[in-house]
Amino acid sequence: SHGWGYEPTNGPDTWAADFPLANGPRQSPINIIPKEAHYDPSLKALKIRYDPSNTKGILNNGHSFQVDFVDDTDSSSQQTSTVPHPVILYYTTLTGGPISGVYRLKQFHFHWGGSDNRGSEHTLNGIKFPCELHLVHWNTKYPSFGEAAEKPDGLAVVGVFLKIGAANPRLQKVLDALDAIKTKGKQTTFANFDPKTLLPGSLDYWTYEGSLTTPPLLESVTWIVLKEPISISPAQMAKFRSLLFTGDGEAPCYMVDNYRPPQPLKGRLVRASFK
Ligand SMILES: CN[C@H]1CN(c2cccc(OC)c2)S(=O)(=O)c2sc(S(N)(=O)=O)cc21
Ligand SMILES: [Zn+2]
Repeated sequence: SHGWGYEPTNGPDTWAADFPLANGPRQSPINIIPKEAHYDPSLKALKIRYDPSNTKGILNNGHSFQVDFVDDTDSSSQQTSTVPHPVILYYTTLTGGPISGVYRLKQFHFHWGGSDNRGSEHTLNGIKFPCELHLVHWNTKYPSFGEAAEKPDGLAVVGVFLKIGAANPRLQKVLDALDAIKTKGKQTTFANFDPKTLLPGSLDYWTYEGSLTTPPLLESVTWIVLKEPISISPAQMAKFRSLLFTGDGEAPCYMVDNYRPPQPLKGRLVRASFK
């Protein structure tokens, strides 16, 4: 049986059949209309503390590629001694912004188009960017990612738009790893990468309550979409588009247009952290 994907036979318009949440009240992405966003002076600045030492690897999951981080409470990252010891942060965390508590980075990934006029999931005044970066975090008040993913305040995803411009040197290490993960299911090691280097100069953001933009489409995401895009060059975009949705031995299908279009706002408020 064919799973969900982005082709006409299994793309976003077909997902509701297996994932009824697709027509839920807080689906993502959305079209952001800055003039209709409400400036909220009570919104805090985002605090992003990434410890690059806990990058785990990079994987082609057949929908996108993702860089995974150590985010579990496995023995290697916890001391077992009975002697009291300072809490040493092995994790990379998101605090402040619209969220309360500490959210832990699980992975980051991208969505992109087959050409520069499309590819992002969120849009601005109806404008699509060629690419969008998502940094996926989960609320550490829950015992695990899986638990958090089922709660309305379980996940927080930071979205960053990418626009065509000069080559972005911060992307190069990620791009250089793509040759090793061309097909679905391939993964390779990827160490000491600080995703903070992928963020733009300004951390001004819009925020709203939404969902995962892929199945299982869980309505557990506080979205934090940064106003300032980062750059990517046409050659770097071409590298993304050289990946395959398909696995070894299958008829090759280029990994492009892996984005869900904007969903109905259904009365939700979009708040801005800036005037
Ligand atoms: C395939 N894509 C998703 C993978 N994940 C997932 C995997 C297993 C279970 C699960 O929920 C129980 C979620 S995920 O949480 O890492 C995310 S985040 C995200 S996006 N585009 O909204 O940022 C899509 C996905
Ligand atoms: Zn995503």
